[in-house]
Amino acid sequence: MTSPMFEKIALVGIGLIGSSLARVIRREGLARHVAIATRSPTTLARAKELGLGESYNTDAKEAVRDADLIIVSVPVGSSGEVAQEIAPALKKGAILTDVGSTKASVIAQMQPYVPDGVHFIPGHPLAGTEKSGPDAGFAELFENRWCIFTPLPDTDPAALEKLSEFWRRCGSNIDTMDPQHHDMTLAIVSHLPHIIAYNIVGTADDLQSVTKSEVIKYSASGFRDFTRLAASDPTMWRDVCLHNKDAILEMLARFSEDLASLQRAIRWGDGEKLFDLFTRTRAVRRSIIEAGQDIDVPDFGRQAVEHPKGS
Ligand SMILES: NC(=O)C1=CN([C@@H]2O[C@H](COP(=O)(O)OP(=O)(O)OC[C@H]3O[C@@H](n4cnc5c(N)ncnc54)[C@H](O)[C@@H]3O)[C@@H](O)[C@H]2O)C=CC1
Ligand SMILES: O=C(O)C(=O)Cc1ccc(O)cc1
Repeated sequence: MTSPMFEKIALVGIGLIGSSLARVIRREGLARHVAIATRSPTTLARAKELGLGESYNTDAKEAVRDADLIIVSVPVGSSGEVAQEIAPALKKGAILTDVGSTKASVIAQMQPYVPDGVHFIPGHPLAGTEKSGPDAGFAELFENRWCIFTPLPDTDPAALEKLSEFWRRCGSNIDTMDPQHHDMTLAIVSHLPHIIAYNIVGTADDLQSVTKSEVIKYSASGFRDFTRLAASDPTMWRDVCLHNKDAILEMLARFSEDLASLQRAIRWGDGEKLFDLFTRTRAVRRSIIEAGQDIDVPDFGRQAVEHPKGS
């Protein structure tokens, strides 16, 4: 076996993303020691049962001691408190990264606590499912998916290259961009689809009191697709909404305008407008497929149960 990339990797947060990382690190032999930390003793005990690492701690400070790479995989609203907690124990020369779905807010929360000599490189793997918790992870999650870094102006190129190589070994393709651009882009391609799904399923659920069980009984595949997204973790998505507020509100404003225009076309029987829009959107789907980006959320880990709230 080739020598591991890192002596010790600390995973702070061991839910879907943290546990998928633990599994791929083990499969690829990327670290000699994986230290796992999570706040909830129940989740930590489960991670231990699953054998996801070499050491386990509810105290993140203990886990990150001597670690060469620290990956924070907690809901974005908890990034600041985690950074504050682990800061005193971070080793000089270590790489500190995260996987949060929003970037400007995570940087604002974490950067003030990062000690001199520690390389802080914010990151975001564009890979996930609607499941959460340590049972939901799987080693193949990151395969052929993008991992975006939003490096800070003074990021050490050698540290960035080392972290990029780590993610490539996890199966990902790498891109870099500035945090504001990341947040605006993700607002439209990821955050809005989830918000729209939460909204449509909520509306249907309200109607259900009128129509009894018809929403479930007759739910067609289009509606079912929305229910998958709307089953995503409430804590994680509450935090995404609160921490990418401006970009999401901007995209929602555009979305509402376009929806009003669609509503008008339906009201006034403007078939040409409807046909033109639907033709244009069909082409978008085709370009995604041609670009090889039509990866469905795989079935790995689908049997996993919903994760208890707050664990
Ligand atoms: N679920 C998804 O599809 C994706 C999620 N992300 C991002 O990854 C991060 C983690 O998400 P998931 O793994 O899906 O969530 P998850 O809910 O499965 O796991 C979160 C983990 O963080 C722990 N945790 C929460 N607060 C903590 C704290 N203060 N200190 C220590 N541990 C704490 C929980 O115990 C749990 O182990 C989030 O920031 C999310 O935005 C990024 C890409 C995809
Ligand atoms: O489940 C899905 O379809 C997703 O879109 C998963 C996802 C959720 C959040 C992210 O920041 C990245 C990927």
